Amino acid sequence: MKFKSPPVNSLSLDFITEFCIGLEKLENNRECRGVIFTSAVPNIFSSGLDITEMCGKSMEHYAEFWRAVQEMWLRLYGSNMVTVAAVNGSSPAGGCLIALTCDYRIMVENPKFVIGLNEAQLGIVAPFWFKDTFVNTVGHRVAERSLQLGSLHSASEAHRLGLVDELVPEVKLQEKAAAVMAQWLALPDHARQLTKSMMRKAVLDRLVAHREEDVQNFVNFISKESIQKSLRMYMEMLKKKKR
Ligand SMILES: CCCCCC/C=C\CC(=O)SCCNC(=O)CCNC(=O)[C@H](O)C(C)(C)COP(=O)(O)OP(=O)(O)OC[C@H]1O[C@@H](n2cnc3c(N)ncnc32)[C@H](O)[C@@H]1OP(=O)(O)O
Repeated sequence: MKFKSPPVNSLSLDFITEFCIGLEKLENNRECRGVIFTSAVPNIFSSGLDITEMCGKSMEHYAEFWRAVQEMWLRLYGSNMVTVAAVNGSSPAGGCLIALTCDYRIMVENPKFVIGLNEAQLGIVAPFWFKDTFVNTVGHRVAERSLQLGSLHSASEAHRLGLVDELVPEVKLQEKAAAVMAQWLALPDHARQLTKSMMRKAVLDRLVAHREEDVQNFVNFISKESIQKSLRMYMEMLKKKKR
């Protein structure tokens, strides 16, 4: 699945809806046993949640958007397929979550590319299921420090921390992703799928059990004037950076 929503593959409501429909089709196709996620936009895997979906909109819109974000994560983290992220560009916040939610992450070894859960830098707080996914990948200490500081890690640092599993030159990315996929698909599906489910069930169940509470928490938090102001300032900063 190739993300192609220029300029930065931000995760808008439309993007997320299309992602979920595409994933469901693949999940229901008995001939499809694995998916490689990558980007068709140069230098960007995904810039994370579309900030304009969280700024200046109604409470109803925030709730609809957040349910879609939850749905995307539930489907991808709970997928029976082998999922490989071929990270060919920067991947902050929600973009990093997509990579973390996969079974394996390969990143292009470009010193300009960054990845991480930088929510704290925007004055917002990554929800518990982002945190759980991060902890399950890199361990508690690395996740705690990285989340509190809202760190965006270079590709080599992300590799050292275990946030990505492998680094490759850009020209080798697709070949490497296909080789990893072949290795994972060589196992009997039922054994791999049951093991995956056993490893992820507690974290998935936790969101399912608290889904509406999590929506309300997001809506209350994001609609606070102080948070809206932080997000507006952040968008302004992104636009000024270009001038
Ligand atoms: C209980 C509360 C829970 C809240 C939980 C929230 C959870 C997750 C939060 C998120 O995912 S928030 C998104 C965080 N993302 C970022 O911080 C990344 C911001 N973007 C960048 O750093 C850079 O854009 C980039 C991705 C490194 C690319 O840099 P580049 O120089 O190539 O491009 P830009 O000129 O900066 O951007 C082009 C264009 O896109 C707009 N844009 C960038 N990112 C976003 C975004 N995430 N949402 C919406 N729009 C975005 C940027 O403003 C530019 O717009 P124009 O100026 O061209 O109009």
